[in-house]
Order: sequence, then structure tokens, then C-alpha cells
Amino acid sequence: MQEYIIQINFINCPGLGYKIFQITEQHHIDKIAMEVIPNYGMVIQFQCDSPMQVQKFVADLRELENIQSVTFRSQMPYKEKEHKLRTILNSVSEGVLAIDGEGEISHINQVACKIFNCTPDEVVGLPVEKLLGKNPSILETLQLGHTYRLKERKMQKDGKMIQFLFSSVPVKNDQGEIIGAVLTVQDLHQVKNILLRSDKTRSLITFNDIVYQSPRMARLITVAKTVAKSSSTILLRGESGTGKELFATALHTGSLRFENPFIAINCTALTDTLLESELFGYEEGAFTGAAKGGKKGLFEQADNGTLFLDEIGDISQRLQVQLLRVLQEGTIRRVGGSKEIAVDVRIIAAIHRNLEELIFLGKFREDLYYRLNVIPLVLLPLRERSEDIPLLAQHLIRKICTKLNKPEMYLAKESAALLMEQEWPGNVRQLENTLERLINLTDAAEIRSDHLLAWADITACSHRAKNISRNEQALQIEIPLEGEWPSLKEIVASIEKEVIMQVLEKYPSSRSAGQVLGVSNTTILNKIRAYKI
Ligand SMILES: Nc1ncnc2c1ncn2[C@@H]1O[C@H](COP(=O)(O)OP(=O)(O)OP(=O)(O)O)[C@@H](O)[C@H]1O
Repeated sequence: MQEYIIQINFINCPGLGYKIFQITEQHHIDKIAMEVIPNYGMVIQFQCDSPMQVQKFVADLRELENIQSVTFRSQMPYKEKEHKLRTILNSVSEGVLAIDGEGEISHINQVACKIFNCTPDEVVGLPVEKLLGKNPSILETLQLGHTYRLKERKMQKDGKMIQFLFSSVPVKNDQGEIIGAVLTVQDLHQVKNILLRSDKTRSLITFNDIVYQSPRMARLITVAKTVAKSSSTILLRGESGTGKELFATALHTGSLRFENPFIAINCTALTDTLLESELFGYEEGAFTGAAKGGKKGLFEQADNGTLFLDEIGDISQRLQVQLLRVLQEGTIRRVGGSKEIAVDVRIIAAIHRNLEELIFLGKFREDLYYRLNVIPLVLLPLRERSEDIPLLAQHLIRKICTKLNKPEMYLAKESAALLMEQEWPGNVRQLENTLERLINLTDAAEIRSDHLLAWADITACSHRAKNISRNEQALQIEIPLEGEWPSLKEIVASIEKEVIMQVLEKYPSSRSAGQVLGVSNTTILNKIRAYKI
């Protein structure tokens, strides 16, 4: 028997489904699956051994009133969606595992399979504990809605120790009920290799690798090229994905230290104690598991070179004190050791958060801030230099096509305009990821706007238009029809809180929110505290 899939498009009207069903019965159609496309269609998968019978069946369907077309297709829509989802999941570089409301594995991508040494066929449909062991955190996410970010975990599987970093978030339906959870995982050994690398290719990155067109970036590069030559500490500020690490590498290459190591470490990716021993090293016997003969820390390894401390705002108070000592005295002490070791390391630190706010909240030491903020370089978010986008996007497309071994694709003019209109909260990294997903999913030589709209989470309405409509939104306050009215002071306070929250959503730093609202940075910080925003 041959299998067929047909798609029936119709103008929705009562009783039509029943008539279609009747015709399938009259032709003795052996249905395998049916799927309704809400409001305009239906797809039927069936088997039949006579092509003539199929022709008659289709002809009869086409005769029905309100039927617009009956066409053959190669796959059921749900299979097509599943295939697209699998392609997307497999195109990301992190491991992804999803569970349904029962705690059973519904999806797993290739990277997660590699980390957990399994195949999708072996684990999809299994309770997640069978793969991750007893009480995995993802079940807490499912049951209690807890989210986790970059937690470290070790587990034994098939006699092998697997060490990974994971994050997990609940999946909610429109009513806000938890219906599943997603876990993303990274192999810790690989992460360490990435974080702690000082590879040769990096040192080849220069200011020429930074793509830009905007005058503001041009000015920043001119300043950066000048300050690269000195040994002073540099603080790179800017939202996530704006190119801070790229700048740090170019600064090192442009310095007199370019032949010596450049070592980068992300301060959020490791636990406090792990970060301490990675930075300062340790002596033999400093703790259980410490390697024989001790270990050099990154400060020692980067001697005469550059150490890039990414996400510096997240280090603990304890490590802040130790870092301050290195910056003041130029010496380090290994964990468990008493000897001061002199190091000559240039520090480039990066932060995407508002350091002044962290100081105000007592989370960051002011003395360390002054030591780090010797030369601040601020990288603007992409939405504030959208002139950079066309050139940057074409550069990224070239890079991705080379990586994926595909012929170079080109960005149509209207696509560049569409990309320029987007908000890009994740900046260049988000643009890069969006383009990579798109390039994975299409083979067209030219990336047109319909590709972007269909595949890349791109919306046709510009962020400027979105902002206008947001500004036009009226603030809602509840005035009770019966009982006591709130006092005017309370009403004003609730409006003030709402306004500040809305402005902070768009301008996340207290300084820029203050500028928008015409008040000082401190006023905003005080209000944040008072209203517990
Ligand atoms: N101007 C640019 N030209 C070319 N590539 C860029 C540019 N800016 C950023 N990129 C690329 O975008 C990606 C993200 O940049 P990078 O990792 O340097 O950002 P970041 O600010 O350090 O991010 P995070 O704060 O999340 O660590 C990288 O692949 C980087 O090479």
C-alpha cells in the first residue's frame, strides 16, 4: 500500500469537516493521521493501493463547496515543525534537554547527547532521573519553578565522571502554569578550555577585526589604539555581546605585551573557590584534591602579558579584596601559601552591569573601582549605532558561511534595513546567533526580508515604532468603586514606581534612566530601594 498526504485548504464554515469525513468514508480511505490547521485547512495522511481511487477521492473533495485547494505534500505539518525544531536545537553550541510536565525527556540535542553519552532514541520518553540521576535540579525547576544559572554539577555515568555547568528554566503555558522545563548544559572541561585559553589564534586578532561604520565607534577605536600601548588597567563597559572580549584581545595585540600570553577568564562561570584557585594558583596540600607540587594561577601564567577578567562585577567581596591587593602591590599569594610572588600583568576588566549602582548597593568596593576604572572604554549597544549593522551583518555572514562550509550569502538591501530596525538586546552576539540560525535553515544565495521574518524572530515593526506605542500606553491605576480610596500620596507613589519600572526596562542603568526622567542618578537609586524595584 502506498502512503499519501494531502492538504485541504478551505473557507471555514460549519459542517465542512463532517462532509470531508463523509467523502473519506465513501472512498474507503484508510486514514493514518489527521491534523487541523486552525481556521483554514486540514491535512490527512492515508494509505491506498489504487492511484485511481486516490485521484477520484481528491476530485470529489475539490467539488465540495468552500474548498479552495487540495494539494499533495511530503510531510505532516507536525513532522515538519519537529524537523525544524531539531535543526534549530542542533545548531546551537550548548547542550539542550527539555522535559514535559511528567518529568519525561521530550527533546535532547546532539551536544547534550555527547555530554551525557547517549542517543535521543535511548532517552526520549524516559523519566529524566534515569539520565541525570536522583533529584536532578531540573525537577525542582519543573515542580517549584526554580531557575538555575551556570551551576556546576558532577555525575557518574557508565563508569565515567561527567562534569558540567547547567542552567534551567521552567516552560509555562499562557496561563502561567508550568508545563515543562528546559536544561542547558556545557561540558565543564570544554568551558575551562574556552575560558582559560591563551591560544595562538586569539593573539592574531587586531583592531582591523573590529567591524564598524559609525563615527562613535571610529572615535572609540582611535582612543583604544592609543591606550593599548600603555600598561594601565582598562575597564571595558557595555551591554552583553557588544564586543568587549573582542576589544580586550585587540588591545592586547596592539600593546607592547603582544608576544606574551593573553589569558581570559569569565568570573561568573566558576564558583568562588574555583575562581580563587584558578586566579592565584595553590600550593601542594592546600586542599583535598590539590595537585602535587601545587599549581600556577592565571596571574602567574599571564606574567608579562594581559589578563582579561570578564564580568568583574560578579566576583565575591573576598576576591575583590585579593584583587585589590594585586593591583596595589603587584604581588599574589597562592592559596595555602605564604610567599608573595611578584607578577607583571596588565588587567583588562569587563562589565555589563552598572558598577556605580553595585557600589551604591554595597556589592562592589569603591577602592577597587578606582583601581579598575583607570581607563574606561564604553562600548555602545548596537541599537545606538545601527549604522554599523549592514557591514557587521555581512561580515558575520561571511564568518558563519566559512564555519558551516557554505558558499557566501548576501544580505538584500531591504534585509539590512530590517535588521537596522531591530532592538538587539543581546547586541552583536544576538545578531550573530540569529544569522547563524538563519544560514543553517536556508540555502538561498541572498538573504531576503521574508527569510528573516519567517526564520529569525525578526519583526517588521521597528523598535522605534514599538517605543512610540509604548510611550502612548496609558498607565493604569486601580480606583476602588467601594470602600476606602487610597491616599493621593499612595496613588502618586504607585504611578512613580510604575514609570520608573517602565523606564528602567528600556534604560537599565540608573544614570540613563535618570537622564530620561530628568532626575539624578542618586534619586533613581533611592527610588529603586524605596520601591524595592
Ligand atoms: N564590531 C565587531 N566586529 C566584528 N565582530 C564583532 C564586533 N563586535 C562583536 N563582535 C562579535 O560578536 C560576538 C560577541 O562579542 P564579545 O564576546 O566580544 O562580546 P562581549 O561584550 O564580551 O559579551 P559578554 O559581555 O556577553 O561576554 C563575538 O563573536 C565577536 O567576535
